[in-house]
Amino acid sequence: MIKVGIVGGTGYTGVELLRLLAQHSEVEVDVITSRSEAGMRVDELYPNLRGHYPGLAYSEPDARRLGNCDAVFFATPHGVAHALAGELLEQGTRVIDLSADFRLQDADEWANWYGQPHGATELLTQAVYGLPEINRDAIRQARLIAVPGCYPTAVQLGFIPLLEQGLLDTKRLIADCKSGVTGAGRGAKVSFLLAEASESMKAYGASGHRHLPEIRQGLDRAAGSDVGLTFVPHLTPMIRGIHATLYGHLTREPEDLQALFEARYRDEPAVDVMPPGSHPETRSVRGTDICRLAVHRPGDGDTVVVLAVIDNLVKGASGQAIQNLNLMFGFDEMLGLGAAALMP
Ligand SMILES: NC(=O)C1=CN([C@@H]2O[C@H](COP(=O)(O)OP(=O)(O)OC[C@H]3O[C@@H](n4cnc5c(N)ncnc54)[C@H](OP(=O)(O)O)[C@@H]3O)[C@@H](O)[C@H]2O)C=CC1
Ligand SMILES: CC(=O)N[C@@H](CCC(=O)OP(=O)(O)O)C(=O)O
Repeated sequence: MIKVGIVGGTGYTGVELLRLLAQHSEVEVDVITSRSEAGMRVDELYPNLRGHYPGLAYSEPDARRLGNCDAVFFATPHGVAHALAGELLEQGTRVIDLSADFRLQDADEWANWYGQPHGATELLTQAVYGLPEINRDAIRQARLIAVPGCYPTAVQLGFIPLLEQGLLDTKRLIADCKSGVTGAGRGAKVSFLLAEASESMKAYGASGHRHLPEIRQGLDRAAGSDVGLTFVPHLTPMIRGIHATLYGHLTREPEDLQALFEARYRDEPAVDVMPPGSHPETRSVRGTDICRLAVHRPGDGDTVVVLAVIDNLVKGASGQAIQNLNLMFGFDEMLGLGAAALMP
């Protein structure tokens, strides 16, 4: 059994960590923090957890208590892990950060997109980007994990098989993505009220979204050169889910795209390549750590379309964070992550 702490335990990803870890046989949640709910029992705030964490209550973040844990998850806004991660790492605690604090290798680029100076540049060299499908060996050795963002997870998993094989015109990639409203967190904002967000759909961040540099960083690596990417996110009236429609142009005729995707992900426990002609639905991954993919060749031109769906709170955040924890501590990679999606 290992002891873990969660900083930011009242937010959507923090509570999703609790829901998933309730099924994990090797983890005990020792510390869970909230500044606004300190003293409150977790099952008073979240009745779905009744019976799973008897007596566990929120406390103020305290580096000493957190430093007694084997690992600490940060499910906090950007900048919080910058301030605390170094101290925890010095105490021998491993850090799994769900925010974007350590995702970009270039601190100046981070500062440009996140509107504040990078608060822990000295830790960047040891931060490992926690996408198991490309970084599994490094994750096993890591002490500090940057869990990928939700859109970046779906877009990278969809494009990687094609880019690794050099099959695409790397300057003309398009990612048209839709997210459910939990992607915006639990904080109250007018644009996410039921009357504002339901029965409607809109694009946002079309001229530049902070996930663009993160996605580009991952795709550059897969392609071995700088890619040109248009990324447009949309807000859709669903609670959970990311749907990514990815467009690329083939530079040569591949032998069999379906076989290529199946071979790339054959041994990947969190990726499901669907049969030819499929259209994966977000509800088919709700509550699961699975990315479902389908590859299409519409028309007779050079266009290839990849469809990717994930649950933003699971494979897009808390589930992927636990996948990383499992790898770091030598557990089965999908321990605690085996449930099938709730459908319908
Ligand atoms: N929602 C999603 O789909 C995804 C989210 N992420 C990322 O994960 C992180 C958490 O997201 P989400 O759960 O949606 O966020 P929420 O806004 O729902 O929750 C944020 C949590 O952080 C705590 N918190 C806020 N400020 C501080 C602070 N200064 N120090 C300590 N704790 C703080 C809050 O509790 P309190 O204020 O009481 O301390 C709360 O528990 C973010 O960085 C987000 O970008 C990543 C992928 C997907
Ligand atoms: C619908 C919505 O607002 N989604 C969020 C992205 C999700 C998220 O939390 O971003 P990180 O993965 O970088 O932490 C947004 O566009 O800012």
